[in-house]
Amino acid sequence: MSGTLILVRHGQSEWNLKNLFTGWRDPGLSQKGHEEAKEAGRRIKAHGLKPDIAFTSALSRAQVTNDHILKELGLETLETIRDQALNERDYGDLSGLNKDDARKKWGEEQVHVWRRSYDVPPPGGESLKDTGARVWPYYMRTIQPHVLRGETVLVSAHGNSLRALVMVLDGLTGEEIVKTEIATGVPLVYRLNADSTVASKEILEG
Ligand SMILES: O=C(O)[C@@H](CO)OP(=O)(O)O
Repeated sequence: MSGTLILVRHGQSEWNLKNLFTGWRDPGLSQKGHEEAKEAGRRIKAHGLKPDIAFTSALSRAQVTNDHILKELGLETLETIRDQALNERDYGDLSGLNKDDARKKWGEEQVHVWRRSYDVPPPGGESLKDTGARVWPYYMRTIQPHVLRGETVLVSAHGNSLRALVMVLDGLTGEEIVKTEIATGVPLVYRLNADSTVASKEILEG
């Protein structure tokens, strides 16, 4: 057995609440989102987990979630590496549009394909496959070595950048991962074997 990887999707954002496509836009957390992030920290603490290093994206909703978690753990000064490789999938021309308005304009089915197909990108944006093509190499090069050294690593990121990671860690197909929803503020705890395969996965729900 080697180390532990804790994945957390940021708490609800102002734009999740307003039902807007967000992608690389940078809204803050909603009041509920702040609470969810603190709760994620409390659950990590209750499980006796103590990160040695943290990673987050270049977007404030993930960074603030990371800050809340570290504060709950009493680890405010822990080294945190920010990188846009962990950003949400780029929603391109849909960014900032209301999801219901988009359905009225382009139809339910087309919008569903843009949101949840594996390899069809929204206009001017990234598919989940494109997102994985930047998230996975970053994980392999920069995050995984810490886990394999036996460290506990916290990653606060986004619905689709985490889907891209979970797909490979859980060995899911493109079809399976797009049906998998990652809840805001619910930590996913992976213990890795020394050969980097997954020894166990625990979802820290309620
Ligand atoms: O708007 C977004 O960037 C994402 C995540 O909130 O939405 P979706 O549920 O379509 O992946």
